Amino acid sequence: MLQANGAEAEEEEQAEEDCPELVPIETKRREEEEKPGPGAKIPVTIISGYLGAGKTTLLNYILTEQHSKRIAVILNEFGEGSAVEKSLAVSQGGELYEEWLELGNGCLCCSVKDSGLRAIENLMQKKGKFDYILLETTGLADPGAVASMFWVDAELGSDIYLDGIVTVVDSKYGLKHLAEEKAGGLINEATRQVALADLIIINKTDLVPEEDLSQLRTAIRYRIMNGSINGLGKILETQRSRVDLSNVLDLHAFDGLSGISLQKKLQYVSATQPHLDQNIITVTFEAPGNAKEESLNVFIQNLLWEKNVRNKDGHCMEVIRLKGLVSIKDRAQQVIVQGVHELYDLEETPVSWDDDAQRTNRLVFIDRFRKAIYPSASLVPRASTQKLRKESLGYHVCVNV
Ligand SMILES: Nc1nc2c(ncn2[C@@H]2O[C@H](COP(=O)(O)OP(=O)(O)OP(=O)(O)O)[C@@H](O)[C@H]2O)c(=O)[nH]1
Ligand SMILES: [Zn+2]
Repeated sequence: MLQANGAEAEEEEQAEEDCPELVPIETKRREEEEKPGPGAKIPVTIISGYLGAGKTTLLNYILTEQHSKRIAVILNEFGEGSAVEKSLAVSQGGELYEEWLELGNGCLCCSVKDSGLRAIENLMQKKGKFDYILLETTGLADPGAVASMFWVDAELGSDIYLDGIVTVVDSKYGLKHLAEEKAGGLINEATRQVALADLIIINKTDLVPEEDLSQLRTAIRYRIMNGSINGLGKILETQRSRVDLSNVLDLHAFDGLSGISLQKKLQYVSATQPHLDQNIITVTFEAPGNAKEESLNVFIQNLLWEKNVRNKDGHCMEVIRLKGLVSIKDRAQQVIVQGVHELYDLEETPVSWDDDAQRTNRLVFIDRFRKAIYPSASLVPRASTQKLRKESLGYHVCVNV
């Protein structure tokens, strides 16, 4: 029997060999596409955009939407601790990614030769397990500085190539970010991000009326015409960063075909100026125990709406971005807090608190201090107030938990 089967198989093979069809080659091609050989270069897409614009939402969307690619994710988070919230936010979308890599605190582009490159090099040791890299920069990063890694480092260039830069813009706050003035006439972060983008995604269109959108569109067009040598960044509008992925992945924006060299593009926008706004700081608060939902709301509203939380010099804290993981009384699930300027949201995650472990609340603020321009209200301490101190930053805030 075995022999007979063997003979049949041989006959089939023979028949296949005789047949001048392209089938075997096609099969091979498909395999090559799915599993790039050791020599194949891996594309990297940089996802940039100001704090809270919807980068992680886009990342999540790509991870859940895209099924034919094995995607590795590199996150560059700004602020200690926020990577945890981020990883929770991303993993809510599914567990499709192959690799998870987190950079330490600090900015990827400020430590190009150190953590940034090392992270990518480490990732490349797992080459063969993924065929695409998505790199999310911090909301304050200059994507140009991150992108420059890809042509500065020749060795890296043999493994991976920069496929494109995608910038997400917040419909509600984008205009404000683009208009922000920086000391010394420097180009602000939001403008750099937009000017360098191969694709601009105007996100959160659900939050604004058409007139505002149209104003934002005009501002962006003006920036890309003036800021980028190609002036051709494509603009799309989305809700929840839902965009046809053919517009995001495999753009080959810097290939010979596109006619734009990365170096040329970067020359224009990335001056050797400091790119992180020194006035923007990150503060992390931690408090053990459970928070009462109502008290948490009061605290966040004081912070974001009343803007009456101050440092010891009496300067008001203006929050640009707030992220947190909190434990709400009588809720088994961990709750994520998301805030962008005045808007915020509490969202239950599928992750439960460990029964035995101490619950903690952690909030990460990315903010800026302004001289007091608001009425001199202050947070009214309540019975269960816990004082959280961040001595190194020279101020403390009372949180009602
Ligand atoms: N209303 C509305 N909210 C959105 C939309 N897209 C994202 N969000 C919310 O905006 C908040 C910020 O989204 P993220 O995707 O975390 O933004 P990000 O750019 O990754 O933020 P950072 O990494 O902190 O800079 C979250 O609460 C999202 O749920 C949208 O289209 N409409
Ligand atoms: Zn940097």
